[in-house]
Amino acid sequence: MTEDLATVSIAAMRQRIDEIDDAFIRLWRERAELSHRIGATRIAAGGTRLVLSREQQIMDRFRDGIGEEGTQLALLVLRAGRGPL
Ligand SMILES: O=C(O)C(=O)C[C@]1(C(=O)O)C=C[C@@H](O)C=C1
Repeated sequence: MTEDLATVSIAAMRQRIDEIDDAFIRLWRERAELSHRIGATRIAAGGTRLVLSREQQIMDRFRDGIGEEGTQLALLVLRAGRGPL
């Protein structure tokens, strides 16, 4: 591959990465908002802020889909919605 072709190819792949990152940021914000609303709804009904069994399911799904790093990502995703433990 020539240097010129490599430059064009990298630019195209970076464009797709930017699209993916934009989607990821949008989904992250949407998820955090939904999580916050669920928590507020449950607390208003007299429930708990956390549901640890549900959090375990989510961490398992991320680990199954991504591997060990998925667990770390799930913890960040959860914290973005419900806040720190
Ligand atoms: O699914 C719920 O019941 C939520 O409150 C949402 C959520 C989440 O962000 O996924 C947040 C806090 C709970 O401990 C479990 C899950």
